[in-house]
Amino acid sequence: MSISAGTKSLSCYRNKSYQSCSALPGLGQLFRRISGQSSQPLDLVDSQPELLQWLQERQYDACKLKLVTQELPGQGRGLVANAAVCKGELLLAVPQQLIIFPETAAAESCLAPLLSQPQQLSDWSLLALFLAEQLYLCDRAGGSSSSAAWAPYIGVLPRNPIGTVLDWSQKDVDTLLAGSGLASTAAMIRIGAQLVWQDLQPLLTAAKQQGLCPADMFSKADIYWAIGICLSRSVRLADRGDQVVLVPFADLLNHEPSCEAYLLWEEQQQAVVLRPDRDYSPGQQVFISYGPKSSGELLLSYGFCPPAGSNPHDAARLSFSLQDSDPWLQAKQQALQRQGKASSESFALRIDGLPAELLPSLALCAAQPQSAAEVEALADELFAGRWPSIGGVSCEQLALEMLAKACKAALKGYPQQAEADRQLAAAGQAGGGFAHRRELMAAVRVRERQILSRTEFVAQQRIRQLRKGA
Ligand SMILES: C[S@@+](CC[C@H](N)C(=O)[O-])C[C@H]1O[C@@H](n2cnc3c(N)ncnc32)[C@H](O)[C@@H]1O
Repeated sequence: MSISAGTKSLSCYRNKSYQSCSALPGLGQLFRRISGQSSQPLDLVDSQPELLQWLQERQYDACKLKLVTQELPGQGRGLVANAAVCKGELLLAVPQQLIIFPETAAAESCLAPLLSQPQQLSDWSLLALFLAEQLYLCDRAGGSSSSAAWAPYIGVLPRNPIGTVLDWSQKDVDTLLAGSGLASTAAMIRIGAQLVWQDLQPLLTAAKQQGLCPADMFSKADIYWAIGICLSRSVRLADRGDQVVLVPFADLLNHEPSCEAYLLWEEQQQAVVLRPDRDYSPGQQVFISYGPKSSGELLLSYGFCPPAGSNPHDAARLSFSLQDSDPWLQAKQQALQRQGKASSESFALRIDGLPAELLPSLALCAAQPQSAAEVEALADELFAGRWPSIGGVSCEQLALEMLAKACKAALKGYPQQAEADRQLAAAGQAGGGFAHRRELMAAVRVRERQILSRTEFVAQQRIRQLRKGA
């Protein structure tokens, strides 16, 4: 059911959901670990002593930690080991009382009287409300930051611009993401932010009418700042019902694409913990993973892009939908629904493989069986990993032809020239704002083009084999 079916060198799975097409010479080198480590030990004086003091006041003995906060070139602050750290040890355990859960946010809000059923709002809305209120208390309430219980935490959060796609103008989005599959990711993030803002509107109006908060608290700019903070710093706790939380101090950890250490909830510790995936020496920056995100996704959600070639999760997104003109549209929609799939899907192609579901979905799109009953049977076969033939042509070939065509169209769809992007990506000079984003997006497009070209090449190779009856 894939590019690689029947071709030994292309057939092993890299992980459960991606199918390998690792034949491109030299690409393994792209995945060498980029440590980002300096050989020189760093100056280990903590750069955020107020934060440490506050953690201690909240019964968290941060002094016993083997981590200090440091300014790191191009990364803002990060956490650096000040003693030897062993893989797997309990390096960090941020206790419950320091974590901002959605229910903490609701209980501590000045709008608490209106939040008797906090589940009426999403986790993001509650956290955004909390952050915007704390920001107001810190920055606006007569300059007296002490009135905000969380002031030392709010004090270390970046102010605008944070760097996520929420800071971009619509013109920047349209210009920088034209032709890239990331345009739909950016649209989803921006729509998500709008939904949070809309979600909060009735509550904010009621709160102001009832005099629960000053009229200038919860401005749109502050709520959007808060959403940007959630986007770039919140943690989803899989072991606590997927709750989205803010974890002070732990949110100073930076991301490294090949890292496999995550912030996790540990029931036994009643804390969000970090167990590193490697040893660290004193002076080395300790990393976590923000998830298997492509460089483009990192740019949109976090405002940075890892160095070229260092991110094994780099991807080019392609979207496919069933055609309205397809005579079996309804039958295919139903068949996909039965398989738990939508009739319009976006897939992330990687340089080393395809999402396992991509080719069966494309085959179902492309195939023209004789009856609705055949459509259903075909979907069952395809999603069970088999390649039946329709009209003497293997469904694998149909899927690959569609894939190759889509890659070709995507490559042609970029308004920017490939060479201009390569030069811009290599320049690395822009200091910030639009110029910086333009360079980073050029680097992202360079990688997207590599992935699309390679996928098209491998697909064409396999199509030739299939046509020869291999
Ligand atoms: C969870 S915060 C980490 C702490 C942050 N560096 C700070 O100074 O507050 C996420 C932000 O850190 C920065 N960041 C994280 N990993 C990075 C990396 N590998 N390279 C550059 N910036 C990074 C980005 O600005 C991102 O939005």
